[in-house]
Amino acid sequence: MEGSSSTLVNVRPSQSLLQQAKPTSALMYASPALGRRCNVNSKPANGSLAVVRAVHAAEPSASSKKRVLERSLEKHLDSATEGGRGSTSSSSPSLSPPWSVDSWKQKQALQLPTYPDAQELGRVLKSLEEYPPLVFAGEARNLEERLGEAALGEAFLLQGGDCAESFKEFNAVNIRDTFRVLLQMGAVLMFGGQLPVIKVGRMAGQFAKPRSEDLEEKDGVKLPSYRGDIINGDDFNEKSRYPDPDRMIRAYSQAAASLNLLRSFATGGYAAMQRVTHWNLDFTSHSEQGSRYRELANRVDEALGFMGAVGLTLDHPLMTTTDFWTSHECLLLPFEQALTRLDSTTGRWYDCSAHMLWVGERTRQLQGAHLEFLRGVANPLGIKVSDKMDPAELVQVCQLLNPENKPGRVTVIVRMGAEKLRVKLPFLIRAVRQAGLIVTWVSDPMHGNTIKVPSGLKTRPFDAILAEVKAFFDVHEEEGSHPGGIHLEMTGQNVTECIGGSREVKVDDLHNRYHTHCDPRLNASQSLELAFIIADRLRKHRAGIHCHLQHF
Ligand SMILES: O=C[C@H](O)[C@H](O)COP(=O)(O)O
Ligand SMILES: C=C(OP(=O)(O)O)C(=O)O
Repeated sequence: MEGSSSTLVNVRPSQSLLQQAKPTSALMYASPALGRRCNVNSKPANGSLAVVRAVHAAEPSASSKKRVLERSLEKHLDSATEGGRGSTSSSSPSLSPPWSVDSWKQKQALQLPTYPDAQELGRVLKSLEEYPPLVFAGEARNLEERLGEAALGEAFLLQGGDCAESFKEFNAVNIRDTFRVLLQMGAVLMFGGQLPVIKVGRMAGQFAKPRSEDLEEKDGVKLPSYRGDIINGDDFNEKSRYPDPDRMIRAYSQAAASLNLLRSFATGGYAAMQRVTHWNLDFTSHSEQGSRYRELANRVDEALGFMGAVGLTLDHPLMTTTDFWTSHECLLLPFEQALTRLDSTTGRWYDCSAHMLWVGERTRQLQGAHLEFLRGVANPLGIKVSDKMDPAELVQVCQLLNPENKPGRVTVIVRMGAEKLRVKLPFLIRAVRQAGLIVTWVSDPMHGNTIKVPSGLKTRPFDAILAEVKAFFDVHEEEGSHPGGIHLEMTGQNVTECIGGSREVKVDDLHNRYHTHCDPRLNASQSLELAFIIADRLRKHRAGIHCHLQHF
């Protein structure tokens, strides 16, 4: 179901037009941390931390945590570079060719639309350059720090949300339900895995889609493929399929409104740990997953009651709020450039359209425009990796994006299906380790498991998804590396898009509630079921590590 994009949609907007889009008005701004933890040193200490430690189980005090991290980093590098290079990659930043917010225009950019009205495009980009950033650099730095912990097995990334956010399904209920199921999954993973969970939504900006085919054919009529609501419409008519730059303004506004609601949910009381029993979704509450969740939530609730009775305070921000970050594929480069700002605190450029950005499997060419753009922005970055990725090439991509070898800067998101993963992932892990590089390994068990049923609908079998997650954990255990997280296309809605699960969706059910705009998502019950399975595996993984350490 994949392919490389042909040149039909690859023509870049004219150079002169895009030159108008230089962010000369780059907004200088301070970078206050809106996440509740500025950095590990900003955590309040003493009694309140003791409460936190009881629930978050794996959170030592700030300075000792930092020391532990530094030590394990040194150890990691020592073993990685035995007889080899030092702790930083060979491509020092000073040797890299100069970067600018529009240097990507000198490279080949796959998967970009050709806008028919160049003037209109210029006008839209100019407006976007003057709009406020959607996120702050300090928040992105906090996320990078947390992802660095996941690289070392000290935290676990839960990244999930829609395949493609849409203008049509934009409403508070959808945002709340996806956020809520992520909260539930976070609680399950944290309680079962006894690890801090880093929650990152594929939300508030996941609008642009790379496609395998440039054209879609229906009843003998061929039209340009739908490429996400930020680019064109999914109605099958000529007008709708034209790329319309004004859609970028609408996507920006929708992302801003979604972020506003997500921030309110995260910090306004909705996500308070004391509400853990309230997060069950109505339609899952009578299912097996709903009951399992209720049981777990009651146990957390009891522990909170006990802690309160002991006299430990439960009104610390760590208990009453949650950190939540946003992410999307960095695909539509003119849009991403227009949202890129110079951070006055660090003098670095940040793409302020989201906290984390990833480069897709179809646009991660070493000499391509997407990597050129991403190497210059300081956000934490993801790289999607299929079985087509060569180990030496992965090393080069990581060195290009992370010449300083900063933990948390690069997350490698592996998506290749269980069988190929068992064969290929060990070589990728070894190559990265051999080169002395720090990356966070994450499993995307969705994109290597897409099939088409006879009706033409795309689906993903839950069993295949599980098999890939299992293979991911198995390989990391065999290689002695860390399974750092999971990346999912999922929703809080009761959709019927992926087949299987304990509340089984059958092939014949698919058409009942098939609402995705591109690829099939796990529904709330399937997402929760997967979280329980991963939590179990994390628990075993940690137990394995502890047994192993006891032998020394
Ligand atoms: O989400 C990923 C891709 O955009 C998607 O899988 C492409 O789907 P296609 O193969 O139908 O173009
Ligand atoms: C396009 C995506 O994935 P990939 O690049 O891995 O195909 C995606 O996650 O939306």
